[in-house]
Amino acid sequence: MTDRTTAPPELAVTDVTVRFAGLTALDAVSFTVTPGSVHALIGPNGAGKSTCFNVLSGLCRPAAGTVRLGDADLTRLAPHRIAALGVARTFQNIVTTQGTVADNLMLGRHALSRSGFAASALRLPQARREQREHLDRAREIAELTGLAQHFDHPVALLSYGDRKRVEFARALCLEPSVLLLDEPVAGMNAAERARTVEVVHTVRAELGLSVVLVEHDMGLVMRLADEVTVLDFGRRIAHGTPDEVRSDPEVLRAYLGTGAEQEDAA
Ligand SMILES: Nc1ncnc2c1ncn2[C@@H]1O[C@H](COP(=O)(O)OP(=O)(O)OP(=O)(O)O)[C@@H](O)[C@H]1O
Repeated sequence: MTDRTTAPPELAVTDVTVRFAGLTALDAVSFTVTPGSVHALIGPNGAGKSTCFNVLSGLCRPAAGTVRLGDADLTRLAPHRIAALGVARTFQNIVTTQGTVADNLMLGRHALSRSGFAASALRLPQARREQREHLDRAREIAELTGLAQHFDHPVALLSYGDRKRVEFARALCLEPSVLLLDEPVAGMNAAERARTVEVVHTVRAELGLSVVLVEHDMGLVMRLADEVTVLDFGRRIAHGTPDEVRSDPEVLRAYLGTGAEQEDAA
């Protein structure tokens, strides 16, 4: 299990540039995620937020720039290597539709298994013990994310909000030091959104990890984030606390006044 007594390493994004044919989706973007903080990436549609997440999780290779987690250089590593180094992510759309909550969380534990395939298949004592430990930890994570009562239920029978939280819990099962949450409340009703905010607060306090968040719900960003980086047309146009960013003239211009309306609606 991950040692929770040490602070997570700093995630540093430096001068990252991504181009798609003639379009510069990210233009020398830099920001640093303070260990243990919640860092939001915001910006209007097409600003480059998803591209940035794809770089952080290894799905997109930048043309220039670096991504470092503590001493480790993550730039251009394959997604599974980045996950193994402690960066886990969720996706905007739910990918989980099969199996029970326990099955899905155990999939998240798979990458941490030390016993080989043969030992697991033969159910050797060491493999059985390891399996039990992983199941115990999966249950703890289900409790932390408010899914304990559904642990043995099929995911397909859960509400939309609970299924989104299964994705979240599965990412946590990797014992990450940095969790990337891609629009964690998209499509949720007000009660589900409030519950998700609560769960992010709990997880961060209990596990001490850093969270990077892409989210269109400005009310949620303002409630959750310690720091905010604002992108527009692939460039970083502002950075600071939620209060600093919400009054920044360039941010207001980029959102053409829609930021305030979205927050009121949240
Ligand atoms: N695979 C791709 N090929 C070509 N262009 C792409 C690709 N992925 C993204 N883009 C373009 O890069 C720019 C940034 O897109 P991105 O999806 O990162 O923005 P975003 O801020 O996440 O937007 P949204 O809030 O709408 O999800 C956009 O102009 C988009 O059309």
